This record gives sequence, structure tokens and C-alpha cells, in this order.
Amino acid sequence: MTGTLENFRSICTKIICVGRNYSEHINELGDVAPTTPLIFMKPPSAFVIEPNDIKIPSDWDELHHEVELGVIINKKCQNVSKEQAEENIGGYCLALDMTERKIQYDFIKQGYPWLLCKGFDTSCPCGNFIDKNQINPLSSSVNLWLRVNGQMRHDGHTRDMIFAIPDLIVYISKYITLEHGDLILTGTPAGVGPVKRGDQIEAGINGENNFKYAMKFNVS
Ligand SMILES: O=C(O)/C=C/C(=O)CC(=O)C(=O)O
Ligand SMILES: [Mg+2]
Repeated sequence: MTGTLENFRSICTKIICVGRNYSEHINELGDVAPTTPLIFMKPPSAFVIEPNDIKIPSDWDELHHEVELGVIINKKCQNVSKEQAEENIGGYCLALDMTERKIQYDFIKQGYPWLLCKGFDTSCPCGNFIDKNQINPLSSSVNLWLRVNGQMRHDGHTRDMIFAIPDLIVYISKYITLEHGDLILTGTPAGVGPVKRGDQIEAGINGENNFKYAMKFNVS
């Protein structure tokens, strides 16, 4: 096995995303809650890290931000049971699921896949590896937040996920082999909204024992 989880972005072969996983976000978009996890993917070319910009493709004029907790898988696994799920988590990261919402609605109407509106270059701004002992997403204290130009947009808690992280690992690994370095984005809490070129996004995660991590991206 090559590569350490600290540099998960360079060994990641799959970014698997979960959608509609927080009730308040489902309500804000007028969607219906899924009965099983809603899964889609971004290619690893979607990664961008500080100090690089989130780049809006030249023929698009608006993106939405979604702040999400990323789960980093530590070994190859298939058909993971709920009891074993925790053993396959290497750590976490803060991530954004940047989305071209107008195109996404058009794709939803036409029954097309979401790859383009969710998987374009720089659609997955991502922070550093967070050791799994530093946060417990099932506890009441893990808060995800995001501000645009200083204005608060997201302020949610990972305990409010409809499908908790162990359930997501069980579900996904039944159909897709997970590998060392793979990333699962666990869905956005409420607060999605537009950003335009020139905006600055700050996002963070707070946890127990005063744990804090934050990152900043300019949009261009
Ligand atoms: O159903 C919609 O209108 C939009 C759903 C999403 O963009 C899903 C997510 O990516 C999410 O909930 O995080
Ligand atoms: Mg999302």
C-alpha cells in the first residue's frame, strides 16, 4: 500500500457523494427525502486546495456552495457490516460540494446524471486530513459552518444526518468496493446559496475539546 491518509487527495480514486441527507436541506430545495442513500460521484480532478481558487467555468455564471463532512476510508473493503464500519474510517476532512444549481435542476427534469454540474474541475475544495480521534460526528458537538464574504450561510450539525456515517459505509460498500484514500462526502446541511466570481468562502468545522479547523477559498 503506498501513500498515507495525510495525503489522501493524491491517492484517492473515488469521491463518492451523498445527497439529500439532512431534512432541513431537503426542505429548503423542496425535495423528497430518499428512502435509501442518494449517491453520486465526483472525479478526483475535482479536488482543489488552499490557496488555489474555486474556478467557475467561463460559460456558467453561478454556483452554489454546500459544506460537507468528508469521511476518508483507510483500507479496501466490501460488504462492511454496521459493527465493522468504524474500523474502515481513517479520518475526516472538511469539503465543499460546489454545484451549478441551474444546470442540476435542468438535469433533474431531464433525468440526466449530475456529473457535470457537480464534478467539474475545482468542484471539491477540500481541507487537511483530520484524525478520527479528533471529532465524533455522531455527538451533538460537531458543527459545520460556511460564510460568504463574512455572511453566515451554513450552520449545521453532523448529528442531523438522516443516514449516519456507519449506515452510509454499509450501503455504499455493498455495491462499490471502497479503497484506501477514498473520500465519502456526507451531504450538506441547510443554507445552500449562490456565489459569484470575486466572492470569498470561509468554511469550518468545530468539535468537542475545542477542536476547530477552517479554510478559505476565493471564487474566480
Ligand atoms: O435534489 C436537489 O435539488 C439537490 C440535491 C443535491 O445537490 C444533493 C447534495 O449534494 C446534498 O444534499 O449535499
Ligand atoms: Mg452535496
